[in-house]
Amino acid sequence: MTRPKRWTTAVLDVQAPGGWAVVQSNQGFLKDSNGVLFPREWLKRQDLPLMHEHGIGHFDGEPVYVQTLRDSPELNLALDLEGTQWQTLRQFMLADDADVFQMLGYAAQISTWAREHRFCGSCGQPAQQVPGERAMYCPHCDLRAYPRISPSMIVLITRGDEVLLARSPRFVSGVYSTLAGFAEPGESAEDCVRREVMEEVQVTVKNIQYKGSQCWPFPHSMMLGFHAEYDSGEIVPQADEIEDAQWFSIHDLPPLPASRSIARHLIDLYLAQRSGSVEPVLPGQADG
Ligand SMILES: NC(=O)c1ccc[n+]([C@@H]2O[C@H](COP(=O)([O-])OP(=O)(O)OC[C@H]3O[C@@H](n4cnc5c(N)ncnc54)[C@H](O)[C@@H]3O)[C@@H](O)[C@H]2O)c1
Ligand SMILES: [Mg+2]
Ligand SMILES: [Zn+2]
Repeated sequence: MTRPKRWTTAVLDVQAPGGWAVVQSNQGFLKDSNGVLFPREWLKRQDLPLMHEHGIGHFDGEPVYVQTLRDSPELNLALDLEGTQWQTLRQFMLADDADVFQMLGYAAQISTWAREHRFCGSCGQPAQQVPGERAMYCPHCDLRAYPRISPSMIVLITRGDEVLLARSPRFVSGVYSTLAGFAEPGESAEDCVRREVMEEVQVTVKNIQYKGSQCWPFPHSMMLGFHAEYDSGEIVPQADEIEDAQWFSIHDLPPLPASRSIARHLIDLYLAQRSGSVEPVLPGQADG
């Protein structure tokens, strides 16, 4: 059964009054006991060090803006707003409801892109928001910069009852995950799978199958998820990038990534297939 979507994106006019805003700084998003949406007119009266504002969509039918604050000592002022605190996007992913995380993930991506495109990359002149379009525009060279999305592959490699999992030095202690990496210009997603797997563990794979995708707003990845079968080679972890990589029995797995990640989904999907149980569905994949 499909549930109505609580969050939908839209380009809203920043000159229009009213509505709600989420507030982002380098410390995360502001929240209080009512959540992350603050009345926009009330925020304007708080005199926060605003860098920019973008109208990003509707939550439960109400207009939502993102307000991005400058890094400054004044930022602690926000903590003087009674009962508020900062929470990182990762904490929202782990703790809060999926609709709120979807909204904040989008807000974070728009805010990051807008902050990094205040000036034209071609001529260096100030860029401006385009009414009705999600673009930063340079009137001098008629150049539009659109939100940045970075395609990345992620792959679960299997060999019968074994799965190849690895640790990056960036991971939470003890956690092993599937291999991942950014696509380079000139390659297909499947080329990217083969290249990254070779670079990170020096094995070859076969029967590469696409399994689904996920927006990963840390800071702007589009994860393309695959399953592949082991073909040949011994594991040799890539220096600096891969702390450890091993074959694990599906009956004796290490700590795994968070359940909302496509990494975890690819593993859970394979476990379900091996045991003949119901296959999990990744959020955003179901029809309707
Ligand atoms: N959702 C999930 O389940 C999940 C799981 C694992 C990784 N990921 C994400 O996958 C992405 C790629 O994984 P990785 O970090 O192993 O990548 P990677 O193996 O390509 O290695 C990272 C390196 O790629 C380079 N890089 C950084 N940003 C880039 C970009 N936009 N385009 C090209 N190269 C870039 C840098 O040199 C960086 O050190 C990351 O965003 C990571 O957070 C998501
Ligand atoms: Mg990688
Ligand atoms: Zn320009």
